[in-house]
Amino acid sequence: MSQSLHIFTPSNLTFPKPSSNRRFLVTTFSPKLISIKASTSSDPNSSTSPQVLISNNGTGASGILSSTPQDYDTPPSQSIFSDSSSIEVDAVTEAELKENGFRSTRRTKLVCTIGPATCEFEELEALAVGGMNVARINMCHGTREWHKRVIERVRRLNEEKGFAVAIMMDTEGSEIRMGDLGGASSAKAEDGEIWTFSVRAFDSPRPERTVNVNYDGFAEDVKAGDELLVDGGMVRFEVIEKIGPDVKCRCTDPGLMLPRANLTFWRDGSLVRERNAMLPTISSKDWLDIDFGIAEGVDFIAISFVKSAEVINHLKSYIAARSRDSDIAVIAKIESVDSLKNLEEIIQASDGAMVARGDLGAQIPLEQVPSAQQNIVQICRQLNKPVIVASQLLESMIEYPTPTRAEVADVSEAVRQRADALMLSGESAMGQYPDKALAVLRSVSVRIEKWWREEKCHEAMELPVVGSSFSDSISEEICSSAAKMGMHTLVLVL
Ligand SMILES: Nc1ncnc2c1ncn2[C@@H]1O[C@H](COP(=O)(O)OP(=O)(O)O)[C@@H](O)[C@H]1O
Ligand SMILES: C=C(OP(=O)(O)O)C(=O)O
Ligand SMILES: [K+]
Ligand SMILES: [Mg+2]
Repeated sequence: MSQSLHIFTPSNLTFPKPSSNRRFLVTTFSPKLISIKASTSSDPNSSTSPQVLISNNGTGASGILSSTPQDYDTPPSQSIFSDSSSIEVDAVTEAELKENGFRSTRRTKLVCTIGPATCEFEELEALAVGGMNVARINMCHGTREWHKRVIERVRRLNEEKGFAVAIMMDTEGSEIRMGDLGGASSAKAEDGEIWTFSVRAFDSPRPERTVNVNYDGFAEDVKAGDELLVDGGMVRFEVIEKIGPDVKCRCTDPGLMLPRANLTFWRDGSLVRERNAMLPTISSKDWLDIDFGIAEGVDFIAISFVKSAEVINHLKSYIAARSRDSDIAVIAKIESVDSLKNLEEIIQASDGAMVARGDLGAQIPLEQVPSAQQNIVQICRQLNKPVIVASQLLESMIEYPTPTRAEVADVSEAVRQRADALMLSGESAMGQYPDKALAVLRSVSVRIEKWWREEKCHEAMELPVVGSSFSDSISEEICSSAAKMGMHTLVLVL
């Protein structure tokens, strides 16, 4: 009866487990659920119900849970089983479920950035209920005390309610950024307005149309005529003149600027990055944050703007020296031109990678981002490293309760590429519909995985060539044929 379980066979690549048993998924199931029953729905379209995308996930068994019978990745407090659609399973399956939980049915892990919209205990619980596997804290924002409270709440959730949410700390990095807008949540720049970008510290309140820049050499480095991009082009300015530490710019593409947004400048159509190349990947503030992360026992440290494998090796030795029994995984964020140049060696040195499309899209032309993503995911697949696809997956859901069709297609494509994890940023950190955004990631992941399993599993997987000698190659061919036979058998069984 195993086929009725629809248990998805994960790829050979698994996302690293949370570091301690108490955060491991095996602890997340209440004994009564392991009694054991499973949905038998065989309707291939059952998870395509439109309800999936508009359901009120995280608030009870009625929403997404009832409309996605295949998604067994459900927290202990909620039963997804109804007697009319359940069967007994065999002892082997029962043992596997006890050991691994239902996670094997959703291989795509979900990462949520925690911010003001999701930092309270109940909000974090709603995300855990909705399928959050990893809570990401971004050290660009908030104080260490703020992040410490979030970590404590996630731990409490795991301990008291039996979830298995891991924690990822993401470093700020030393790229050029705007200041914090003097406490304002955003600043609107209109077409043609003249704004001043300055390294001077301003008294509060911030003078009108003025933005602080965190990098002392800013005024020296830019030139009149340069194009200044806020947040990878969400707002654009043209530099018109420099007056001492102040740079006067005219807004050419209006938009909303968020606190601490990233700044890049372009000259004659090329990114000016000489100075960025000289900035350390891990700043002195980042090292303090890393010490904080080690002390807090986070599960992952994601390093922003990695340029080479060296920094990853250095950090890994640092972590090993600081905490000998720690198994903190180091994730390399691929978000700069330099990281693309040294991709394979960076990924090889890391425990995983993140396709950080936000900043990547500010450093390479936007139309190159999809192929860069495909390439990074493929290299990770081949090097057997987990990979997270991040940024703007459901950007419109910061404001609206339903995603655009294009966003759903983007999420689907990342799952189809076999990304190990998808990440929410602003959608969960400061959006209006964090739970709904997570529900969309979850339902789309489950649906595409199912489609892949049922329709595409006969497609040959590209396996890396590892054998160097003739006899190795023979063994490799035999293994490869065995894998193909296995896949064909699977097709017949399904
Ligand atoms: N800890 C936090 N405190 C306040 N705001 C946050 C926090 N984390 C994230 N945010 C908000 O959510 C937005 C999206 O988060 P993220 O993508 O991680 O940052 P960024 O936009 O700097 O890359 C941020 O721009 C910020 O407005
Ligand atoms: C995930 C990213 O990094 P951050 O949000 O820290 O800028 C990104 O740039 O896409
Ligand atoms: K960051
Ligand atoms: Mg970034």
